[in-house]
Amino acid sequence: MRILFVCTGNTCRSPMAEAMLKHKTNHEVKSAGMMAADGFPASQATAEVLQKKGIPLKHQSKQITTELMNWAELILTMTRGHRDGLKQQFPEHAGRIFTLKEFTNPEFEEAWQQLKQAYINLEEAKAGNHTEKLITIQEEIAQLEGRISDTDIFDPFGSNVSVYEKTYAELDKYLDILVKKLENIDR
Ligand SMILES: N[C@@H](Cc1ccc(OP(=O)(O)O)cc1)C(=O)O
Repeated sequence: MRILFVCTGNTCRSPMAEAMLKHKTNHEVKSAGMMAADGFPASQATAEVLQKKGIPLKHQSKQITTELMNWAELILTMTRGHRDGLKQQFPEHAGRIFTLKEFTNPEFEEAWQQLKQAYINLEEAKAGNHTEKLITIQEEIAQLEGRISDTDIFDPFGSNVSVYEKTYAELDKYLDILVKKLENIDR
């Protein structure tokens, strides 16, 4: 499958995800940034973390283009912000754009839908002066917000290598799930 990873600057997270997935599988993988400058190498810390793990990295940053979007069969973003921005910019590709975490873990999206509904319920309870109901809904909202607080891959930009290592570990977890999911789709 042709997979495109998208982050902000295309120097930290998406190049890391690209190198890691290429190392794990034979899928065709590329990466790009929503606000990237063209032609820069991956950040020093990204290179360092990948080198430690023995993962080859050959990278030049690039801005997202229509051509790349047309090339990709699956577009996986690092955050919900990237996803929503891409969907706005390329509505014709909306059905193929997901955050990495939501694509590998549908529970996140489910919780978002439930949260949206809970806020509607909250407004209704407020309008109807249903105090008891209000408390129950507020508790539900707190619980759902806890579940979705973790939907983005953390941006390590400007941090030290140990933070990049955490990003690596997070990516590694979700890329392993992605690999399994793609095996099932390919079959
Ligand atoms: N903020 C950076 C842009 C940037 C942001 C995030 C970033 O990380 P990533 O490549 O993971 O999006 C890289 C670069 C700038 O000052 O130009």
